[in-house]
Amino acid sequence: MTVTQDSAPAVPHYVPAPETKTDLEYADLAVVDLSKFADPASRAELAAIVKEAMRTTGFFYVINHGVSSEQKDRIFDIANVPFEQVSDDEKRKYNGKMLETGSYQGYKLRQYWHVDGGVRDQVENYNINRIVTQKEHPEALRPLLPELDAFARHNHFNVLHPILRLMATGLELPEESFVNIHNWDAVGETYMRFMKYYPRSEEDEAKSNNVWLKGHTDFGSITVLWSQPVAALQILSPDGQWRWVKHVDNALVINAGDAMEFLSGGHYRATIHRVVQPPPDQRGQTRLGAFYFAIPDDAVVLKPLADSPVLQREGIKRRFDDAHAPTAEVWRKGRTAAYGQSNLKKGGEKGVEEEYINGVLVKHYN
Ligand SMILES: O=C(O)CCC(=O)C(=O)O
Ligand SMILES: [Fe+2]
Repeated sequence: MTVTQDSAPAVPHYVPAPETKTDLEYADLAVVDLSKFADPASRAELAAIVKEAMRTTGFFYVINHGVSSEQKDRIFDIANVPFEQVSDDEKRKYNGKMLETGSYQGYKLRQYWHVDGGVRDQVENYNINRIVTQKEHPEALRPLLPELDAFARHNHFNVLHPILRLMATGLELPEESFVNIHNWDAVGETYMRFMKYYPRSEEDEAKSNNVWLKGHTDFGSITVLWSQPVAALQILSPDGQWRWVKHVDNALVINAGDAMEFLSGGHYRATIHRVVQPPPDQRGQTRLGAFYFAIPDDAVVLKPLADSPVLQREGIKRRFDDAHAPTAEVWRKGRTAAYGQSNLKKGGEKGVEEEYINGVLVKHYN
């Protein structure tokens, strides 16, 4: 990243909980070493790894993405600012208007989402569009805008775009096929999120079966999660088991969302994941996250890229007719407004609830 820490404003240091020593059943996830991206032969190998991961677990790690461990620690210090350095009054002033606008910018304060059994969430989010000047921010964040801009650009150009190139190659499409619909300058909502989970009462834990964030698919194309030490994220494996995602220092945890599943004709799965109470040795502590949520440019119609020889050979899993395919804008607004607010109906499978967004079935898992 371009901003050096020498010139950066002082920010209190966030100390995360130490790594868990509990023996958990972890998901076995592939590792994509981005330092190998420049070499054409190794790049082809990476594309094969990504393709396999996307068709099985739907998650993989990225390492050697160009940010040092110290720079990563600074990102988490900054991630904590919107929660620790901003008063409740000011937080309310910058509250997001998800329900009214379908846009996810500003705070999502605690208790906004319904989880399960009448229990509401204990998670605060602060979301920032990649164009950091698009909206005003709380005072404490303003001196940090150059670093937030550098963080967004790093995610976009050094992480998202290389991954999208590997994913296009995996479908035997021209390498820029996905990059061309994830423009930095186009109208669209690709954004950063900082997210802080607070410990919950025993009563809430019991009523919601220790689920902190209901099982869901992300609605965009690619999610970049900056790995952090508090174990709580689980993914639903193809065999129907929930498995934990293991922390890898300074790695990124990558998964695909609905938009990528639609564009790839089902070849790249939007994997269901959830957040649960951490293991006993990490309880009673906060859990701070940093993310980059990529969504295709607003105008992109989310129908399968049928030029792909892979889709032609192996078929397309359709969620809707091409004629009814939503644009990225319609899809993200529909899902953003509904998330945690809509009245979910009991679905056919056990523990699954359902809703329709723009005529497309969306499932939520407890
Ligand atoms: O906190 C996490 O580890 C995952 C959060 C998540 O899945 C989301 O915000 O979509
Ligand atoms: Fe998610």
